[in-house]
Amino acid sequence: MEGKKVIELIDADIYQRDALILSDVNLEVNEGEFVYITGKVGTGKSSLIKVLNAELPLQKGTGEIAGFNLKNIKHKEVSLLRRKLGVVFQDFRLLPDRNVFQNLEFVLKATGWKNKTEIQERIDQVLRQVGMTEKKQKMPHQLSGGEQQRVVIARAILNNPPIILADEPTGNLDPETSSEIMNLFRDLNNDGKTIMMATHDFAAIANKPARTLVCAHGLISDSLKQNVILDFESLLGF
Ligand SMILES: Nc1ncnc2c1ncn2[C@@H]1O[C@H](COP(=O)(O)OP(=O)(O)OP(=O)(O)O)[C@@H](O)[C@H]1O
Repeated sequence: MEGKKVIELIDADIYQRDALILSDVNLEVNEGEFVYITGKVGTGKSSLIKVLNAELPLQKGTGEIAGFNLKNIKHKEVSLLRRKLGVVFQDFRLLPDRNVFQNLEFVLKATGWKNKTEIQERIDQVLRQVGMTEKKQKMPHQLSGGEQQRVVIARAILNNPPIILADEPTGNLDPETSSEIMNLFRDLNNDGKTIMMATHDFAAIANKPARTLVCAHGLISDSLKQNVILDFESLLGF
């Protein structure tokens, strides 16, 4: 599955407004890779994800994701790019006034799906994939955190994106639920999706070791390029 480059940053500086957060980021991710981004609080994990998602501008350096040039990306291209990216964040962000089905239907309609039967079939498919078929009619507040996160993952894969960006997807979950959610990401990765996941969940990393980027002191170390020793205790320290 691996081979084709789907994410590339060259000499990229990652900014939050005027503040330089990460310098000289050089990163290549191939199709089908699973990559963790870890590091202490405030070291830039989310900022990196946001640059890849074109939520933050790439101010210096060059970058490409899913065939889109991140430098000076136009508004119209951003919406096309977002169809190639499945995004899963910690704060679930389901629409609170719609049930599970309607949350998913909303996204499909917003991305151009019109045929009612096809919409229903696709929703059933993704809910089956995340084990939530029975909860189609539930409102978000009637679901546990883990169930909500499953729906968020279902929502992220509706349009079958090749790349999934996840920012602390297990951040609010207990260890067992977190492990179930990690298994879902593992399944998606086994299906060929490229996954980039920012996480503090060292138990999860230990369970499924994979390439790991560590953000620290304004720089990124890459376990692929150097022997990055994951010192979990030091990473946990604030
Ligand atoms: N909207 C913003 N405006 C200005 N600075 C910001 C903004 N968001 C984050 N920052 C700053 O950018 C730095 C990196 O934040 P970021 O959220 O990327 O870190 P993180 O490693 O993801 O942290 P956490 O583990 O808490 O999610 C922090 O110093 C933070 O204060």
